[in-house]
Amino acid sequence: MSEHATGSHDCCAGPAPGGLLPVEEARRRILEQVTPVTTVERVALRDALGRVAARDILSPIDVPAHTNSAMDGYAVRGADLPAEGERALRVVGTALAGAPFDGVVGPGEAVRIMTGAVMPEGADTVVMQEAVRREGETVILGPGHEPGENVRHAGEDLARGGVVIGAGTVFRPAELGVAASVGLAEVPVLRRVRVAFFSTGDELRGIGEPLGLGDVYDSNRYSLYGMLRRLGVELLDLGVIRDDPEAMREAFSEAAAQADVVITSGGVSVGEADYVKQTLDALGEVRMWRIAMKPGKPLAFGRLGGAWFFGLPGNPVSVMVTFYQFVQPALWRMAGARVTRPPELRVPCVSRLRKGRGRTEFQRGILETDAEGRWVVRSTGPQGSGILSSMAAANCFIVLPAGSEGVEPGDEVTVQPFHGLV
Ligand SMILES: Nc1nc2c(c(=O)[nH]1)N[C@H]1C(S)=C(S)[C@@H](COP(=O)(O)OP(=O)(O)OC[C@H]3O[C@@H](n4cnc5c(N)ncnc54)[C@H](O)[C@@H]3O)O[C@H]1N2
Ligand code: MOO
Ligand SMILES: [Mg+2]
Repeated sequence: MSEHATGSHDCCAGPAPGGLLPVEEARRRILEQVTPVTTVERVALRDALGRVAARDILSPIDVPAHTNSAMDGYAVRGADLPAEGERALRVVGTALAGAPFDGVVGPGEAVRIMTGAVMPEGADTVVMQEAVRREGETVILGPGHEPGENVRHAGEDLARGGVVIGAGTVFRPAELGVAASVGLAEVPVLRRVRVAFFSTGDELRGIGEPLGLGDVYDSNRYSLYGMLRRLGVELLDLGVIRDDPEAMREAFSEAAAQADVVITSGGVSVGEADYVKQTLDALGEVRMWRIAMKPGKPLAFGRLGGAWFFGLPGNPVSVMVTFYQFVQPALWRMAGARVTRPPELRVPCVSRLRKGRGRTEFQRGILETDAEGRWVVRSTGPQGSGILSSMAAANCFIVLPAGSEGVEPGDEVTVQPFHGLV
């Protein structure tokens, strides 16, 4: 591995050139400022999918509620298990899941029992049926069984009064199942974060419109919609705003009045029609502008009335990269969820990657296994900020630290798999 490919964390790399803020520092500052919503809603359990638990949720019952069998077989007393030779026990009844045996298993007796059936009184052990011989009304056991085997104890999964879902947990399928297993029909969740978003640019046309010279279809509003939809936020699509300061001021004010977060794309750089930053400056406060990253350098973050503002750079790849690195963690923090760094792996890179010094690059990669079954990453190809097909081809970001000057085939690199990120 060559020296320039080591480490992905810019926080220790010292100040970036040209007054650009290092990526980790920018993420830290944003996460420090945004705060979680506080309004609590009670929702039907299925509607909690993707929502955030508003407080610790306690179990009203033990799970399992009753001590029960883990196997189809025979419930017996541990004291009746033969240490050697065989022992015949009299079968005195049957216990099924949902139909318990209501007697007592006495010495020398057994109850035919099925998986999930309540353990009958007196019995403490289940011998699975493959290990015994049934002869009429008796069951014959051999040696080699342990007292207490194949029994699931009341409360061994979840204890009554214990926390089943902690505050700040996102309800995934497992949490829906866990909540259902303790009988919760409704759960307390935090309200959704409201996000208004729009595109800026005179060149933008809607799908279905003809393209004139220099026009482009407004793709950012579609990728943004997809990324936001996945997060389960409440969406307010404000369409396309022309490169006109007055129109932009109106759109900004309208958006800030209705949303917790306002996201724009385009017009945030230094061109003559780039009005986003000056509008934010006039109506609110620019708290951060220009990050030492590629793509995504001119990202603007600030305050707009009562809302947080993210001005994403217009290039289509820049929109997606800055969203995943900054907006997504901020939205999770605002939603009340615990936010962790995106998972990263170190794997060999099989492509040669070109890179200039100074900015952390988020190149698009394909993480796959090679002929020997090892995980490796390769480049999707050309890495221009306008090449959106590189995002569609990718399944991970290859994160190249600011100080890196490129990667030779075989060098180890840091990747952020999209799984878990997007
Ligand atoms: N002199 C400099 N020029 C530029 C700099 C710089 O530092 N100095 N930074 C470059 C970088 S890096 C980026 S990124 C872009 C960011 O530009 P803006 O945020 O001002 O975005 P626009 O100029 O409005 O558009 C850039 C590009 O993206 C296309 N675009 C915009 N919106 C959409 C959309 N909704 N759907 C599809 N494509 C969109 C637009 O047509 C432009 O081609 O600035 C560099 N310049
Ligand atoms: O930072 Mo820009 O997003 O490279 O093209
Ligand atoms: Mg521009």
